[in-house]
Amino acid sequence: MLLSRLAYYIFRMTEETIRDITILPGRNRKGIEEAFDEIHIRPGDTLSIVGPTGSGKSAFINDIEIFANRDTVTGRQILVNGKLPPERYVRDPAAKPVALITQNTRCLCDLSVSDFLRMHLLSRGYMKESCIQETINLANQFTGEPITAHVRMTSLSGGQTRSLMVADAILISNTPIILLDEVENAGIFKEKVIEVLRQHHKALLFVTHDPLVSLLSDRRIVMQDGAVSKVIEPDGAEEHAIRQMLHMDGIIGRMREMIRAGELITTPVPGSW
Ligand SMILES: Nc1ncnc2c1ncn2[C@@H]1O[C@H](COP(=O)(O)OP(=O)(O)OP(=O)(O)O)[C@@H](O)[C@H]1O
Repeated sequence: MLLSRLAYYIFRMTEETIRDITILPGRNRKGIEEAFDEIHIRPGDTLSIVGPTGSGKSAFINDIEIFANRDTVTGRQILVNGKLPPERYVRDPAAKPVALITQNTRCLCDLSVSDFLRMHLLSRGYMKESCIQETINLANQFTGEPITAHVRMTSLSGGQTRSLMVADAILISNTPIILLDEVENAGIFKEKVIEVLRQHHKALLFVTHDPLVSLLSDRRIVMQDGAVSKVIEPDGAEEHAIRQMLHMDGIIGRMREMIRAGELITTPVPGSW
């Protein structure tokens, strides 16, 4: 155990810190080159990937997840700290600095939540028992249905599973880049997720159809016909829209809870301001 822990720390210490991910342009579905020079993603950045269905949003984050090297349908290339990433980022799951969480994240592992997290900690080569409960506590900040350590992974709901995966990506995998593919309708508190990921200085990319998630991001990458058509950086210009959206989201959230609780809604429901 000591040896594996030591090996893990030596491995982590010799690893280069990720300061910058660069996306170099590829081609759209018609083979026309994308109209941007480079997109840079740095720790603490929040980006949303928006656009109509089929416009290439998932393909965009998949390129990042697999460190595309002009070898995917889009022809994009991903650099880490300005150079081609080391082979182990692509081949070794324990070395991969990117965690991708999708709507369809399902766990088929017949273990309790604590045994699953313990197994993951061990496979990462280090074991700090307190990290298991910390991960569960963090996941419980993202979901309305609390997760307990002894429940089986297979009996978690979709929202609980995704909350646990996000918490695991932050505390156990500890990846600097987290990609979330349309998780907003999946029973997790999206504002809380954004807040915690910012606190942990993670780079966060959301594929999203949710206006609030898009407005809360620092940048919006707009996709069209398989290509990036625009990169928008509102830089405070959308404050009014954010307040309006938070207000509406508050109303929708309250109504959802009342409906779930079996209540009859006969008077106007207040927003958050
Ligand atoms: N630049 C491209 N060149 C060729 N094919 C592409 C390109 N970008 C995306 N595609 C293909 O187009 C299809 C739709 O793309 P994708 O699933 O990424 O869209 P999406 O915006 O995520 O859609 P949805 O909102 O419905 O999930 C996929 O089969 C994908 O491989």
